Amino acid sequence: MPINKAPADHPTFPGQARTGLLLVNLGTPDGTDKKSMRRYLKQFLSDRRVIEVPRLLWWVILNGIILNVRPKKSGAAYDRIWLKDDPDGSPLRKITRLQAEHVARTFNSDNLMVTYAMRYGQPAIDRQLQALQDAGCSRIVLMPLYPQYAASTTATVNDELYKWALDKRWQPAVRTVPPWHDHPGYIKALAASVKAAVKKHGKPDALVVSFHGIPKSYFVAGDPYHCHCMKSARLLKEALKWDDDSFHATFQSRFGSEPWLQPYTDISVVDLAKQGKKHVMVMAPGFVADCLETLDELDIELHEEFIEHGGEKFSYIPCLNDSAAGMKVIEDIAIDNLKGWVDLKR
Ligand SMILES: C=CC1=C(C)c2cc3[nH]c(cc4nc(cc5[nH]c(cc1n2)c(C)c5CCC(=O)O)C(CCC(=O)O)=C4C)c(C)c3C=C
Ligand SMILES: [Fe+2]
Ligand SMILES: [Fe+2]
Repeated sequence: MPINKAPADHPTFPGQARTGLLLVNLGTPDGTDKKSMRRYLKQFLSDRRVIEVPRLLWWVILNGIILNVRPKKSGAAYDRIWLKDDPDGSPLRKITRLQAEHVARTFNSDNLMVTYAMRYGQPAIDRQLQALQDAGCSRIVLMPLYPQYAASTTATVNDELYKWALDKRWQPAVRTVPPWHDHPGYIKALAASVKAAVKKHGKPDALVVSFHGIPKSYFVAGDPYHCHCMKSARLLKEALKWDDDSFHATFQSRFGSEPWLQPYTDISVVDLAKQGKKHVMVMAPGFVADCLETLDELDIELHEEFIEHGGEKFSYIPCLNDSAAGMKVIEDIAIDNLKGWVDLKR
């Protein structure tokens, strides 16, 4: 048989060698009702990368306590930020979809397919990877939307790709995007968002730069997350040229009873109010898109706490989202990671 002719019973594959770019963020429930919340929290909190507690003990705590109490409480919080007349519902899902659509429009190449997924909930990573492969993508660039690496965020997204590829006879070539906590374009975009907020709301007595926390034990076990957050914060402070007194890096969203990374955002903001600071500005540079943890925990709950303790003005700086500056960051990082596979210019 001639060597360039496949046997007749050989399966055919799409001829075009395309590249798929998959943007992935954390996830979101399908709705705010108890059943959807329970399904989402069960998937999320069963992830061993998120909860590093011995399995049997965690199974009892999760099924015996958390999944009976948390869905109602978290559902009420999601209700406060849910986009009621919007098919996306979740702000995080909507913004992630808009980011992916923006990247696809900017690059507009037949050789590149761009889509998005959620690590927990829908659209699921495996389904989106399969869709990319079915459309002829023999190369995949996976972009977890986290500037700072943590095992509980970046690694668990990467795991999903490796798990999906595990039973594939013909695996795509894959690249996973490294963290961009010190990327000059990212720091520049954050600094510009602070300057725009100062222009709009006036210079605050303090800027609180709040990152999602992780348990302190994960950091002690070797997670680079804390170092990445501290470096982002230092570079931002240098770009802004603000002094120590008016710039505070903190950690939010603790969950459970063990110590998490400190200083805690809520305690720091209450302390600032007690010290007589009247105007605080809060931003969350670890979140590429606004979500429950920013729109509710910061802009609603933390805001109320600050006022209750004597503060007068609380200004929340939105995440970079799908703003022109935010899209430039995502697209510049995508271009770097697509090099040699699809060579693009903005
Ligand atoms: C032990 C639990 C958790 C770890 C570790 C954790 C790390 C972590 N999470 C984010 C980003 C997000 N978390 C979000 C929600 C959320 N996080 C936890 C717990 C842990 N997170 C819970 C239980 C929840 C659900 C909400 C709740 O019930 O309070 C979100 C918001 C999702 C949305 O739909 O809006 C994001 C984003 C990071 C970056 C991180 C570690 C670095
Ligand atoms: Fe979280
Ligand atoms: Fe929270």
